[in-house]
Amino acid sequence: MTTVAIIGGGTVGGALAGAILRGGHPADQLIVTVRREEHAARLRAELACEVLLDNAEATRRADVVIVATKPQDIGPALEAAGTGRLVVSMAAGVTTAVLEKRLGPESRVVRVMTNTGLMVDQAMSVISPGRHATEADLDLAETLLTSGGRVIRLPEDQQDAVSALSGHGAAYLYFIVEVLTQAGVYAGVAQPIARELLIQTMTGATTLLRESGQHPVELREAIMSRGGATISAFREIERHNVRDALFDAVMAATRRGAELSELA
Ligand SMILES: NC(=O)C1=CN([C@@H]2O[C@H](COP(=O)(O)OP(=O)(O)OC[C@H]3O[C@@H](n4cnc5c(N)ncnc54)[C@H](O)[C@@H]3O)[C@@H](O)[C@H]2O)C=CC1
Ligand SMILES: O=C(O)[C@@H]1CCC=N1
Repeated sequence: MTTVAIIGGGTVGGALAGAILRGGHPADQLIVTVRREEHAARLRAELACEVLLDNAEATRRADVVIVATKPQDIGPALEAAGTGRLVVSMAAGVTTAVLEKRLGPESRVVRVMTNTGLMVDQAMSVISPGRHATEADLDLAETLLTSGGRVIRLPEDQQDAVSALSGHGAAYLYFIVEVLTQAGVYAGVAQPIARELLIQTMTGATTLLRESGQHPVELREAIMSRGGATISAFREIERHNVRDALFDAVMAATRRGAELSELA
């Protein structure tokens, strides 16, 4: 088996550790690191694995180092990762070229964009190899991430757009649920009922989207009756330029992804 060190047991690192353990990875071959003892104690209670404050000790014992700090905190984590072992970076925007430059020539790196679906084993993770990563390195990254959901491989030049779609895509949905719940309450439905109506509707809609293979426009048109309520709703959505807002949001996030590499 492979000993894995996750540097940065925050939202993503902690969720990935949980998913890896649920996937059957032996607990004695997973080490998570954080910066503060209170955080370590909390994580030890949540995860049945070792949680350390000492990155050097964790990486010394590891075959693969997963870096799950914010992009601007990646420096010390990469320093601790040292040379000779596979480094998997979860950091948004940070390119494999930057990682390789920091880690040294011939370093084996895999760049990942995942999402918080890791917490319920429903993540979408996208992996891209650096120049020296082997097929076995990609397989290992894919196996670890598959514990937390689906994994696909894409060329690295798509990673900033991936971040804008699946990396934080759930935030778009949470915002839509937030606004629709509020509107539902205004229209007279109790808050918990409005929430349940929306969650079940989204679950059904995404399941149908996947299982039918149909284009979203076709599925939407099937809902929109002639002279009905849905068309009245969409007249407002188009009038308020929601289409442009979402399109521009994805463009802005993609551009910001490219800027994040400069923070590393
Ligand atoms: N939150 C999200 O939905 C997503 C985040 N990401 C990426 O994942 C990475 C982590 O993001 P989050 O988990 O949201 O951040 P976070 O702030 O929740 O977690 C980062 C953790 O790393 C710890 N840390 C920082 N420097 C450290 C060091 N030198 N040694 C040990 N621990 C250290 C921090 O104390 C913190 O607990 C980021 O690079 C982000 O771009 C990617 C996809 C989705
Ligand atoms: O906001 C961010 O930069 C990260 C990337 C995807 C989700 N969170």
